[in-house]
Amino acid sequence: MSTIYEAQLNDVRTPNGHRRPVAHFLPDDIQNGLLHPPVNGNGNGVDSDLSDSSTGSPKENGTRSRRPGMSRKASSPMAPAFMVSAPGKVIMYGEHAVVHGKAALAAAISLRSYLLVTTLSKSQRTITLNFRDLGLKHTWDIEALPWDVFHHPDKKKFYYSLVTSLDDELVQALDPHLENISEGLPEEQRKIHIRSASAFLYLFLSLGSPQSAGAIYTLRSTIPTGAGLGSSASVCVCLSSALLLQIRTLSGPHPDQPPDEAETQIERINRWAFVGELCIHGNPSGVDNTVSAGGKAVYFKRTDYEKPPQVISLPSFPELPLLLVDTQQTRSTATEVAKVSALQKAHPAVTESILNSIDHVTCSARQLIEDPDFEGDSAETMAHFGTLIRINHGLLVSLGVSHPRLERICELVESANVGWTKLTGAGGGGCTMTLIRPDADPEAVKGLIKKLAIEGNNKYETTLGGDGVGVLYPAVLRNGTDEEGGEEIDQQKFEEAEGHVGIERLVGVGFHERREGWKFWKRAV
Ligand SMILES: Nc1ncnc2c1ncn2[C@@H]1O[C@H](COP(=O)(O)OP(=O)(O)O)[C@@H](O)[C@H]1O
Ligand SMILES: C[C@@](O)(CCOP(=O)(O)O)CC(=O)O
Repeated sequence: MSTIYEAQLNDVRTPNGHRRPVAHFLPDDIQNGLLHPPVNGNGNGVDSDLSDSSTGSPKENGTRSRRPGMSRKASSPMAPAFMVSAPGKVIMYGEHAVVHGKAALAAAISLRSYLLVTTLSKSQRTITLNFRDLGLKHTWDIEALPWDVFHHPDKKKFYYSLVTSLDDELVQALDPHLENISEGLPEEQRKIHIRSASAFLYLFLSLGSPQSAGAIYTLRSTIPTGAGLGSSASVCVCLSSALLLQIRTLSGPHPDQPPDEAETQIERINRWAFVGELCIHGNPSGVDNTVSAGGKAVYFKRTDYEKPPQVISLPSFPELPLLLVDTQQTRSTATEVAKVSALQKAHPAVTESILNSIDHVTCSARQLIEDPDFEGDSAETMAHFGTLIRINHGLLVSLGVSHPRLERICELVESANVGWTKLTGAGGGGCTMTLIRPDADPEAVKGLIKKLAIEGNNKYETTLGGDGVGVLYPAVLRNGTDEEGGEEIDQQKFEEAEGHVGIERLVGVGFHERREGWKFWKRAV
C-alpha cells in the first residue's frame, strides 16, 4: 500500500512489495481448505498418526501418498520443514489509550519475523526454541512438560478458545521449566529470554499434546526488538500460527479461499497470539497482534476484554510518506504500559480526559479516511493527519511515556520544518514516526536525516499496509537459483543468512520479483 521515505543512511531493506500467485504446496486437504481438525477424546485437537501421514515431503511437492488397499499407514513420513512469517506494525494514532478501551489506528509494516519449524524424527522427543536474535537456545523433553496441569479438564483450552487472561496455575506450572534458561546471562537479558520462552511454552502446552512431534523452532526477525514496531506481537503470531498449523487446525491459506473463511483462520491465530502477548508484556490491548495477524491497516477498539475487539479494515488507508526513526533507546512495553496505569490510579479524572482526547484524535483520523470525498494525498489531508500526529504526541508526553531522545527528534524535525512527529508504540525510547510534508524541501529532509544519524538514531525504511501472517509450506522457495523445484530452506541456511538483508534475500516475503511460495490469509474488507 504505502511508502518509504528515501534516504541514504542505515538502510535495512528496500522491499518491492510485489506479490505473485502462489504455488500449491500444502498437503491436499489443507490446500483445499477441507482440513478441519480432528479433535480427539482429550479435546486436544491432535491426532499424531494423522498429522504425520497427511503431510508430504518437499520432494513430493506436498502430495499425500497412500498405499493402495491400506486404510492406515504402517509408518508415516516426517512432516516437511515449513515457515511462517508475520509483520510488525506502526500505530498511527491511539497507543496507550487503546489499552484503556479507546480506539487506535495501526498498519502493518514490511519488516517481519520469520519462523522455521523443522520436525524431528519420531525417536527425538524434544522441542528446541532457537531465537537467534536474542541468542536464546533451549531444549525441553516433551514428556517432562506439565501436560497434566495444562490438560486437566478444568484447565484445558481448545484451538478455538478465546483466552483473555493467563491462568496463574498454568503460569506457575511453567516456572520450573523456565528457571534454567540462559543461566549465567545478566538478569535483564535473562528476563527477556524467559518472557519469550514462556510465551512459546504456554502456547505449546495449550495447543500441543504429549504426542506432539519433536521440532526445532528457529526464529529470526528484521523488526528491531522492543522499539515500538510490534516485534513481540509478530513473534507471537508466528508461534501461534506454526503451532496451529502443526495440529492441523487451520484451513488454507489458499488464493481462492472465501474471505470469511480466511478471516476465521486469522482470528484463531490472533487469539492465541494475544495469549503469547499476555506472557510477554502483561497487559496488551491486542492491537499489535491483530495488525500482525491480518496485515493491512485497521481501526481497533476493545472495550470489553472478555469479548473479541472491534476491528475495522481501512482499505482506503493512504500512502503516507513516513520516516521511522529508532532512538535505539531500550525500553519495555510492559514498563511503559504500567506507567500509564499508575498515572490513572493517581489522577483518574485527568488521565481519563487525556485518554479521551487521544480517542478523539483517532476517531478524527478515521472519519477523514472514511469520508467519501477523501483524497489520500492532498496537502490538506496531510496537514489534517499531521496536526493529529502532533496533538497525539503531546498527549503521550502528558501521559509520561516520552523520553528525551524522542523529544530531541521532535525538536530536530520541527526546526527543519519538514513534517509532523510522534512517538509510535509504547514510547520511553524506541521509535518515532514523522509524516513528511508534501512541500518539504528535499535538502532540508536530507540534512535532517544526516543529523539524526550523527546523533545515533537509526532510520527504517518500510512500506505500510502489507499482508499479515504468511505460510511457506514446505520451506522451499524459488530464489533465482537453479535448484530444481526451488531452493530448500534448511536450518543452517536460515541461521547463516547475514543480517536483515540476508534474511530478506533468502526467505523475505515479496523480496524477489519472481519468488513463489508464500501464501497469506487475506482479511475480509
Ligand atoms: N526477534 C525476537 N525473538 C524473540 N523474542 C523477541 C524478538 N523480538 C521481540 N521479542 C520479545 O518481545 C519483547 C519485546 O516486546 P515489547 O517490549 O512489546 O517491544 P515491541 O514494541 O518491539 O513489541 C522482547 O523482550 C522479547 O521477549
Ligand atoms: C502501548 C501500546 O498501546 C502499544 C505498544 O506497542 P509496542 O509493544 O511498543 O510495539 C500497548 C498495547 O496496545 O498493547
